[in-house]
Amino acid sequence: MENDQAVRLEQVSRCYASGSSAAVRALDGITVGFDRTTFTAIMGPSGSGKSTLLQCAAGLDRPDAGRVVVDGVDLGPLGEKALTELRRDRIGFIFQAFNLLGALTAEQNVGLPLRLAGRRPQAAEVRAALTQVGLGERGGHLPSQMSGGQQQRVAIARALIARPKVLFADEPTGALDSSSSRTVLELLRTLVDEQGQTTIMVTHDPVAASYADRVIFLVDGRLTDEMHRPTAQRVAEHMAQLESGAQPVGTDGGR
Ligand SMILES: Nc1ncnc2c1ncn2[C@@H]1O[C@H](COP(=O)(O)OP(=O)(O)OP(=O)(O)O)[C@@H](O)[C@H]1O
Repeated sequence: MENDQAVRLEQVSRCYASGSSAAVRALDGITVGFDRTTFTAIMGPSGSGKSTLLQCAAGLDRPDAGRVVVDGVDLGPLGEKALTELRRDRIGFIFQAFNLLGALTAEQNVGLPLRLAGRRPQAAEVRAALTQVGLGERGGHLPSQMSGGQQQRVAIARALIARPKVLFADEPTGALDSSSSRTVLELLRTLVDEQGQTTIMVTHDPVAASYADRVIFLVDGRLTDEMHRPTAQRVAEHMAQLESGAQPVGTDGGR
């Protein structure tokens, strides 16, 4: 079954030293798999370890213990160069703050990962990536000439240009109004449904989570529950229970 999983974490722990006080255990023995061609949302109270989980799963951070396997490759033994190449070739990442380069046009931003990989981006492939996110006519615009939602869609095109096996998204709608958020979330959903793009997204927003196939919930660095075919209302109710410290009900249970 492991081969059906684009990403797998086994007993992953990550501690951060915090000066004089005791170390923070951001992840505490997490075991979870992410099936290929599915869309998973990661939720949990502030400080529960969501971003740390995403960073470890994407090879941007290294766990202190446990194993992370991406597209069949165990990241543990990889040196920095091999890890960088794996991220470049198999992983796409989008952030809350878009992280586009302000001096470059949309087209130049989208072509950048190919340039960094030593390839000269073809105009047609860059145009195709922008068309895929509904911005085929905007290639010559600078980020400052685009709305937040449009900038995030450029960032998605940039993340997808190298055809990654997994797209990671850390609060991709956190800086957007509800209408732009909906456009971005519908785009992510379409990419999963029509292109089988495995997607893993951290979000605080129950509406955003409702676009996923599955929501996993973290509390204090541990996986507590998961919910399949989530609705915004069920997710919001479950989060309210987690945040109040009550015993949660109404999910599909653990794995
Ligand atoms: N670089 C770091 N150095 C020290 N502690 C860190 C670092 N990164 C995260 N932490 C701590 O690890 C824990 C988990 O942080 P993380 O950012 O993963 O949580 P989160 O669920 O994404 O939070 P939020 O919803 O507020 O973004 C927190 O207690 C945080 O303070």
